[in-house]
Amino acid sequence: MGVEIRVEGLTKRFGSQTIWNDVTLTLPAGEISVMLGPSGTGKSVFLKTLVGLLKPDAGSIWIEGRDLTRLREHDLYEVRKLFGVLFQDGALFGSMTLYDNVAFPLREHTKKSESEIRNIVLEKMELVGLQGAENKLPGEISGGMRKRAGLARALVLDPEILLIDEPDSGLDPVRTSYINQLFIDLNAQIDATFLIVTHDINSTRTVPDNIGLLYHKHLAMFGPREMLLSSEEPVVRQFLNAQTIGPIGMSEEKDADELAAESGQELPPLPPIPLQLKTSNGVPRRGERPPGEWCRANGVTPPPGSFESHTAGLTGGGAQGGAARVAGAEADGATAAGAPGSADREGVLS
Ligand SMILES: Nc1ncnc2c1ncn2[C@@H]1O[C@H](COP(=O)(O)OP(=O)(O)OP(=O)(O)O)[C@@H](O)[C@H]1O
Repeated sequence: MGVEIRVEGLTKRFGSQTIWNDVTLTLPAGEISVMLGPSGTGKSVFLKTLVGLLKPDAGSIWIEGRDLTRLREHDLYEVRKLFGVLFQDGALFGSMTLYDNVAFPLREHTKKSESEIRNIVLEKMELVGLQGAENKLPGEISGGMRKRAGLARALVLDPEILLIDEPDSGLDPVRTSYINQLFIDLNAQIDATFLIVTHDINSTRTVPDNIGLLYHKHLAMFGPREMLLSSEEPVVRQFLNAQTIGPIGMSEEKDADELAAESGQELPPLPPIPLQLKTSNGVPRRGERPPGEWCRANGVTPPPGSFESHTAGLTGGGAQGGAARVAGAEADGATAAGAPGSADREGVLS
């Protein structure tokens, strides 16, 4: 399960403003990919374009042999059923209980009976660790719970593709760890293709199979996690290591004076590539690869200390790494999903 998405030469403009130009990448079926980029580079616009909410100005989006950008409204509606989308704030209806929020797509898009709906809603709420919270209103629960309720709603139509916009925004590091673990466990269970937009470097270093970076109106790089984490390409290196030295400035690109002022400054060594987060129950995901496989296959020597721990390995430069054990703790008063009874999870905290 899970389908491949092939993006070819995608360009998006709003009036005279080009958001990104000529984006080409393939999201492999069933794998987890993360899209990074400085604020305003169009990551959310990219998600909305993939799901057909925005129309690109050029290029194609191929899913199961169909180009989404050329579909008529009716066919697009059908293809959209392949997608589950989790927006930043969970996008819940404030006046509805969590149960009714999660049931909403089923009542809108299917002819299922209320008892069938009930089974599905309770199953998905359990999957994200929200059992028992069915009657709560969104305003009565924490941000982390709202995100998980949004996730349950994104899952009710059994999506082949899950698009997730900044799941960690507003979450503390422990809850970010829980939601990261939830993604890994969910990916193993439902086998969907995941695309996550995030700013969180520690999550980016430990969760996905693939990483992409949007920068300066184009896709700077997209590929396997180890490829980007070992990359010496200045923009990728600066962004993935959260450093101030490099071509990216406060207002996206540094000017010539700013770059000249940096000349001669030595870049800190690349930090070790951490181990990728594993499923709670130890069963490998379909997209999982042995640590170091990409580096070996491509003749790349990973930075010293790579693959020795889950530590993100970042020191200084604005991001702190560190392995932390989250033992038997409860997030938002509910167990993390998909891992009933898993009292011993590892996560990376920032
Ligand atoms: N519907 C729209 N009409 C016009 N401009 C838009 C529209 N939606 C987004 N934009 C513009 O597109 C650019 C990219 O926005 P987007 O929200 O995708 O960035 P982002 O990379 O997700 O940012 P952040 O990391 O801060 O969330 C911004 O300049 C924004 O103002």
